[in-house]
Amino acid sequence: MFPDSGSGYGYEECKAIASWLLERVPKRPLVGIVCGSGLGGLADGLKDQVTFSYSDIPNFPQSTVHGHAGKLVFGILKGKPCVCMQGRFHLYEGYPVQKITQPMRIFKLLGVETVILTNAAGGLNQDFKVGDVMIIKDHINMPGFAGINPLTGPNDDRFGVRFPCMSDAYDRELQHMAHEVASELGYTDFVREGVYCVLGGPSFETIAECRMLHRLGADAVGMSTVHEVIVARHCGMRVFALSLITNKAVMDYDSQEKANHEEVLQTGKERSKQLEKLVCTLITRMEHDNNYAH
Ligand SMILES: O=P(O)(O)O[C@H]1O[C@H](CO)[C@@H](O)[C@H]1O
Ligand SMILES: Nc1nc2[nH]cnc2c(=O)[nH]1
Repeated sequence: MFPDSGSGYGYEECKAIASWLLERVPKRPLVGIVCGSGLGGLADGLKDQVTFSYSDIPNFPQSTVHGHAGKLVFGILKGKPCVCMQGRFHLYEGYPVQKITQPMRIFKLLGVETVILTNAAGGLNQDFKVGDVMIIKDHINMPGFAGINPLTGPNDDRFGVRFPCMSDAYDRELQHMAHEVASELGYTDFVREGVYCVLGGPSFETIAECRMLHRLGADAVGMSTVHEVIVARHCGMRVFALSLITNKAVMDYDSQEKANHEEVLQTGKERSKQLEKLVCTLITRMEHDNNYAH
């Protein structure tokens, strides 16, 4: 009944990967982190690291994008057990949308309660500057309009309900806390909030597409995150997400600017330390139930 039979991403397959990992780490993680393009340094702050290459984890997908190292790092951040994906998967890499989001279900089975996602994105909001960090308050799932949704197919009630609510996808308390942390750290000049729109990629947007997305209410555009958020929320994890505005979306036919992945990675490098500090401070303040404590 469920897509377990050889699909590579059903319940039993997720459980097998989670069990394989749990046999090799000392503690169940409470926080799961997904690092965006060029933002893999977030894992460096973890103590007592246990690291796996994706290629060594049975049936785990492989990273194919520059700036995504392809490593799963377990470790402790100020007493909180965490797991960090240095490298995520995107639709344009050719994986089914269910496979690119499988790590969220593995996180859940590992014991993760809160997922923090970061990404690199193009700024559509004309008030945004390159280097701004946008707290994501909502999303537009553009591939979803064409039927590309990770929850397509038979629903497995062991993960969640058939029709999950998405109006509360991004935890409001964590957003509020992130603004407070940003203020305390003196980051208010570059920390914003807004709506993230996902497209399939890998081509960047045309000028007409950027103008359209802006009019539809999107503040930033990218090729990730939303699918992971849908799956994380479906299985009941709390979600917080940030976009680093790595480039301004080109909205003007007179502009000579051209979106490119090198600029994306360079901006990541320049702002990464502050983004890491923001996320780490937020994690140390979060409360957890720790249902799986052992
Ligand atoms: O969303 P992340 O993984 O940060 O990556 C972003 O950067 C890449 C384009 O430069 C695309 O993959 C886009 O989605
Ligand atoms: N789609 C898209 N993804 C990005 N990732 C980083 N910058 C961009 C961008 O301008 N557009």
